[in-house]
Formats: sequence, structure tokens, C-alpha cells
Amino acid sequence: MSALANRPFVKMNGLGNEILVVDLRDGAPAPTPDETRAIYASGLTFDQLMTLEPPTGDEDFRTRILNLDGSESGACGNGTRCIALLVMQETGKRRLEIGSAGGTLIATAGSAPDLVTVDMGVPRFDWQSIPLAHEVEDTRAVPLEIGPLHNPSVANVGNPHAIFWVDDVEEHDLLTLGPVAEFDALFPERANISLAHVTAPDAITLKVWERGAGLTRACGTAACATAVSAARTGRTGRSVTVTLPGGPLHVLWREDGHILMTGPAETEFTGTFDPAIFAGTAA
Ligand SMILES: N[C@H](CCC[C@H](N)C(=O)O)C(=O)O
Repeated sequence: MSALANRPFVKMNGLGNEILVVDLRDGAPAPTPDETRAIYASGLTFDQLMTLEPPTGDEDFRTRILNLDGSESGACGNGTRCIALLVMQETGKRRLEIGSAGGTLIATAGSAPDLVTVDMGVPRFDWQSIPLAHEVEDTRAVPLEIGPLHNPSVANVGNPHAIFWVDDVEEHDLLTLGPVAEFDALFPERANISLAHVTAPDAITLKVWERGAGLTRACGTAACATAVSAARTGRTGRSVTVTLPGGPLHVLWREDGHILMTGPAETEFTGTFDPAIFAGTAA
């Protein structure tokens, strides 16, 4: 019997990026890839499943990010705002330290009850950190062509991102081009794929094909990766509003290198996992 059977969950979203939160602070094991896929296949759909796990150091708690295909990611911006809001509401705390594979994230309560700011850490741009399959000198414009898309900027913000600069995010068929780019041999760990249209020195429109999840209404790490790439290529300043299909996020790339992402989080419903979901998964 899966340790998840009859366990409660909370369904949330960050700008329409669908997040399923599972509280494992009692030390229960994290969902396996099989169990993650089984939950999604049961009709309890999400883009990412995020856990609450016991702290291993000074942090308040730890989290693990699982895409709907069962793959694990080192970061999830929208999901981090969701779990931070949940624990802030539970504890009354206005600042949380959250441990994750991508590093320690600092979440602070925003100026409105549903707003959260997350320090997403410092981006990395060197080809080995993205990672790319071979050396690329200038990662602001990588030699890659995917149909009509070419020369993306790449960045790692806890997870790998490729950003194609376009004049209209609706002009290209990201549903088709996204997976082709995601699985390109240049990205040994695959990549999240964005179409970005800079509309002003402080404004970007963005559409994202997410690694392991597909088209989503919003992607916080893509907004962060795009914001820092726009700044380092001279397309914008360091403080931008990134407008995704699900709505706007504000991203500030501080002079000390840290990325601050601010946006809403929302609870939709709660429930418990029906044991039948896990009938076919490995014990
Ligand atoms: N939706 C998430 C990104 C999940 C990242 C995942 N798609 C991966 O890197 O594998 C966000 O708001 O940042």
C-alpha cells in the first residue's frame, strides 16, 4: 500500500500554474515517479506536485518538485509561492526559509494577503551549469535553430531554461516547437522553453513550454530566467513585469545577483488520495 493512500493534499495555483501540495513533514517518503504519474492519470491533474518535507538544517522545511511526467526539477517559482503562502497561513510567519535541490529559498509575505516574494537565488549562465552538451562561449545567444526559432539565451535558475526572442509570442506553434527544443541534444537534462517578446525596457510578454509538463499558464522560473537574460543582453533593465497567459509577475535582478520574484498564490481545494490511485504502482 502506498504511503500516500488517504494522505491529504492541497490543490493550489500560481497565476494558473497548477500545483498539488503534499505534506510529508511527518517523514513519509516522497512520491515515486510512478506514483506521481498515477495521481495525474487519476484525473487529479497538476503541472507540478510539490512536497513539504522535514528541515535538514536551519530552514523552516524542505520541498521537492515533481513534474506531471514524474521527472524532478530543482526549482519551481510559482509552486514555491504556493507552499510559502500555505505555511505562512498555517504558522503566521511572514518570512520562511525553504530548502530545495536548487538551494535555499527565502519567501516573504507581500503587500497583499495573496502576494509572496521569493528570493530565487543567483542565476548561472556558464554552459556547464545550464547544462549544455558542449562548450558555448556566449550563452546570451546559443547557436541553435528550432524551425523558425533561433539563437536562444540560456540560463539556469535552479533548472535549465532556453529563451527565444520573438516579436509575437502567439506567432509560433510552441505546442509543436516546444518539445522539439526541450529534447534537443544540446540540453542533456532537457530544458524549459520560452518565447519572449520585450515590449518595453521594463516589460516582457512570455509564453512557456515547460520541461516535463508542457504548455502552462505561467512559469515562475521561466519569468526569472527571461528577466535576467533580457537584462544581460541589454533588452531591458533589471526590474521588469513579465506577463504570462495567467497574469503578471514582477522580477527584480538585484545588484548582488539575487533574483526576487513577486506574485500571487491561490488555494483551490483540498482532498485526500484515494488508495485506488496507487493500485498499479510499484510498492
Ligand atoms: N512551473 C515552475 C517550473 C517548473 C520547472 C519544471 N518544468 C522543470 O524545470 O522541469 C515554475 O513556476 O517555475
